Amino acid sequence: MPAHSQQPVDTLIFARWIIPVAPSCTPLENHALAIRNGEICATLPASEAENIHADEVLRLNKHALLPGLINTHGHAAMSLFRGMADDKPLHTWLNDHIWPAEGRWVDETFVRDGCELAIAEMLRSGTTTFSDMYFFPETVAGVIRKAGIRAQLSFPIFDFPCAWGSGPDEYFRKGLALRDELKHSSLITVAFGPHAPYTVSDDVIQRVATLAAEADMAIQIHLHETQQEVDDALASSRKRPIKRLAELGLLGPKTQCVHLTALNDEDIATLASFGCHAIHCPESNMKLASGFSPVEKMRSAGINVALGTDGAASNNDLDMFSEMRSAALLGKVVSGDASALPDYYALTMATLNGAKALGLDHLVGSLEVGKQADIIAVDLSNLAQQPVYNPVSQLVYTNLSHEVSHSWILGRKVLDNGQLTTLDSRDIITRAELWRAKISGE
Ligand SMILES: CSC[C@H]1O[C@@H](n2cnc3c(O)ncnc32)[C@H](O)[C@@H]1O
Ligand SMILES: [Zn+2]
Repeated sequence: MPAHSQQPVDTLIFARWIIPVAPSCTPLENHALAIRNGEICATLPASEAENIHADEVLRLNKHALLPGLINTHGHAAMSLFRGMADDKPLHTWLNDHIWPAEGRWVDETFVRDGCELAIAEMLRSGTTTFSDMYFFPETVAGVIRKAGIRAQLSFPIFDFPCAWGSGPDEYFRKGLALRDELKHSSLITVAFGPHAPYTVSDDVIQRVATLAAEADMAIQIHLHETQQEVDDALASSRKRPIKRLAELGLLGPKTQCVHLTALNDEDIATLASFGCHAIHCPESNMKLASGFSPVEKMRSAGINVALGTDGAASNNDLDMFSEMRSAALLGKVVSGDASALPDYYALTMATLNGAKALGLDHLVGSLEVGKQADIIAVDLSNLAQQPVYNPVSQLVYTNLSHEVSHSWILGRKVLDNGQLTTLDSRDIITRAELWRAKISGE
């Protein structure tokens, strides 16, 4: 007798389709999924699940169940800068708008309010795990605990001072203290977040590499975001940034490289040989006109490619459904091949590949027995989704972020019939409007 029928379960969900992602994205039609103690304990045909005792039973007959989406790169608090500096290239955007605004406004209250706004938007649109790189990560951790979302916190490292600290020594001390404090957290991991090759000097990069190896921690870095970044590095040091980081020991199987446009074949071979993860942010890359990431070439070279939105100040949303669609469409344009980046691969990038990039694939990223119950339900019954030949196609190529009805993280329901259970949307909107008025000088 299977284990699930011997003891009652906490939650039993019947769904029209279950898309497990692993071992494949092939939909299981009219199946059920059972959750016990925060874990998936069974997926089975609906007819075999009717006798299972459960504290809560949901019948989602028009819905697809899939793993929660994993947003592997962003700056959550920057949601308060959404729409503040549009239609500018990266360097103008950062140097003339964002960095001055951060210098003026970013403190713990800004980070708390901005993060609540971002997390509410992410939960509402199907994200159950995100990676953040921003100031005051201990404040972000407090909001994460309140919301019940899963996250990686990449604490910021630059050569220069910022609102969070005076320079690298203080960033390392505070970041490692946060890591010690969160060592036993079931939802949060801490990683190093050296900002970019052009803001972190060689000796600091080497310290990151050494400390991360000693503590077995991940590293996330913006890398080869634009051709200008590569050209500037060649002009000043005659080395491409990827080559420089390889020589300084920063690249390895726990290194998450964000953006990766402006790559030549040697760059791709280097990233593959070190087992680095690529984090593709198609919408931010398009909006800042940063360039195209050669996703298909990286995938063919064996590089794990995950997806991220980047911050809402350069996207301008945190919607992983639209990011999947953009990745799939752009993948075809960049490779000149309509069969490139098919729907199942875009969904895998947004789920299992994200979990692999963050070192969480033993816990989440697919609906497999024994994994933690990070699950979303999406209603496919509306007009713009008809008719449904293949639910995976609908999930990637039609916009479904507003149809996410339920979301569970570690078995806890954080979205119930479209309503957030842990955060107060109205209060979050009120505080965002107060920040807008303050920043606008009203
Ligand atoms: C280390 S804290 C994060 C830092 O990064 C800035 N930022 C946001 N988006 C980007 C991007 O696309 N490229 C480079 N830097 C970016 C953010 O404003 C913070 O200062
Ligand atoms: Zn970024």
